[in-house]
Amino acid sequence: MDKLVDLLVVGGGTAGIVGSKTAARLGARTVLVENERTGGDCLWTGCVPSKTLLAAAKDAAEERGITGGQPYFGRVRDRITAAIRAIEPADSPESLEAAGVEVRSGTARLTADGEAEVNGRRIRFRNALIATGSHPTVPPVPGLAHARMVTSDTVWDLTELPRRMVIIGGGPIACELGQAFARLGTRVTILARTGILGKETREAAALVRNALTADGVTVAENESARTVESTNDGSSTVLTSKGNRFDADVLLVAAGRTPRTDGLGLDTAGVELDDAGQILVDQAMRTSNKRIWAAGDVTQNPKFTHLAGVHASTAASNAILGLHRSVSSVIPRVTFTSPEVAAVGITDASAPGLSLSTVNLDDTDRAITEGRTAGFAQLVIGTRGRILGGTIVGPRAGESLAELTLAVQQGMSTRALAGVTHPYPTYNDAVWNAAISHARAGLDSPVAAAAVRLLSAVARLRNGRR
Ligand SMILES: Cc1cc2nc3c(=O)[nH]c(=O)nc-3n(C[C@H](O)[C@H](O)[C@H](O)COP(=O)(O)OP(=O)(O)OC[C@H]3O[C@@H](n4cnc5c(N)ncnc54)[C@H](O)[C@@H]3O)c2cc1C
Ligand SMILES: NC(=O)c1ccc[n+]([C@@H]2O[C@H](COP(=O)([O-])OP(=O)(O)OC[C@H]3O[C@@H](n4cnc5c(N)ncnc54)[C@H](O)[C@@H]3O)[C@@H](O)[C@H]2O)c1
Repeated sequence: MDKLVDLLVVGGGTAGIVGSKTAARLGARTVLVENERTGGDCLWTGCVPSKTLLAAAKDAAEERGITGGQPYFGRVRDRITAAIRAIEPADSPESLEAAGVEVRSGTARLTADGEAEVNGRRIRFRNALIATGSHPTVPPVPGLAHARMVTSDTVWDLTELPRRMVIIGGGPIACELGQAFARLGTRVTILARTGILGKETREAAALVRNALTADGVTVAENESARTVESTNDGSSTVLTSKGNRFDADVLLVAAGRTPRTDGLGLDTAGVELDDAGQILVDQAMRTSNKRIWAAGDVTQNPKFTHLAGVHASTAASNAILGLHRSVSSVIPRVTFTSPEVAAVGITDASAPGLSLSTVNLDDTDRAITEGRTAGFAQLVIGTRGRILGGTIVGPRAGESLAELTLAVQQGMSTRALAGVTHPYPTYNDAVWNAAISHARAGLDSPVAAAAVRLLSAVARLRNGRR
């Protein structure tokens, strides 16, 4: 008899790992199926290698400023491998088994209601969590398939620093990897069909554009690749929609993601997809099939590791406990360029009733003392001073975002945030001062001014009597 599991988890990336550990912790009989290696994109080809590359490139640029020497690319690669090795045990099959999850190697396919097949063996499940992630999208540019092309999956296999790199795409991957390679010494061109970092405010994108340009990156925006011509020596030339030609030894394609749903049997299971092929989930992370849940890059939600983990945890506990708890709609994001761009909630104040409060880093003492004043903290504020979101650009913007995220999630007002003592001098002062400045402006209103006058008069009267 095939065994019946409480939760079958398909995919062992962040979503699958967190979802299966959550279920096992609740005492559920949990099986996780992974067809490559547990850890997923974040560990092997995403966050961990890219953040290590950025750190190595920053160090290399600073070192070059002192010694004039070029970094040895082998050392950069070693540093990336070491970071992955240090983090990998937490995502390993052993750690999953220790948490009570049974790990199976293989490709899962849904075959009937409540049934799946893994390597020809049937598994019956009460609930399933689909967490198969996404892979890089390669746009159909004539000649691209024959060029020396890498994606975020394969760029880590480069054994030599490319002399010239053209990046197709203008999102976080293009900007982060573009800046890192430029700082290591590659001549980088970013070719973005629209503006770079299109999800961020224009002011934030402009600061990153300035930084990329200062690092020697050619940023070609509103321009896309028409064709790619390759030569026998392995180099290629990208011809663009504006008639420009950009030469490259390596092309890096960073043009978005495609969900991994092929061969999963989602049709059979009645799991609906959107037009982009992403699994549609509701606020409780349930799909159109009541016993199938999904989380992470394979869904229509934004593609971040933290979201994959939080959503998978909610999906697993809802599935196991029979709940329908919703996930939070407050989603922070950080692009780890220098300067970092961090944003949460509403970032555009053009709707009626919204206002902005902005403090630039050239008015922030910590930034002045460190000589790193390119950036700002900007709050979007609604009625009664409620903080609805904002953007932070600058050093450590990602750390400062945690406070702003908490304020948005808790529905805090600028007055409440202004009343929290902050240590001096920190980059968080920019967020704090933006809140103080808005709260203070509220005190200048005729009603508040009258109240202040009245209180002062009463205090004077009392003091006079003493
Ligand atoms: C270069 C880069 C940098 C990034 N940087 C950041 C960052 O700084 N911060 C951030 O929050 N996010 C970042 N991301 C995004 C982040 O990596 C993803 O959002 C996250 O890894 C998604 O996790 P997941 O579990 O949904 O999918 P994945 O990590 O892709 O895991 C899916 C797993 O499912 C397995 N699988 C697929 N199909 C099957 C099947 N049929 N049967 C069994 N197993 C299967 C796959 O082998 C894989 O292991 C970055 C991404 C990239 C590419
Ligand atoms: N720091 C982070 O959190 C981080 C870092 C890297 C990646 N990620 C995640 O990974 C996902 C994928 O990143 P991404 O940068 O590939 O995708 P993206 O979807 O964010 O950006 C893709 C960019 O490529 C452009 N583009 C698409 N087709 C093009 C073409 N043919 N020619 C030129 N430009 C083209 C788009 O206009 C867009 O600017 C993101 O959604 C992000 O959530 C997160």
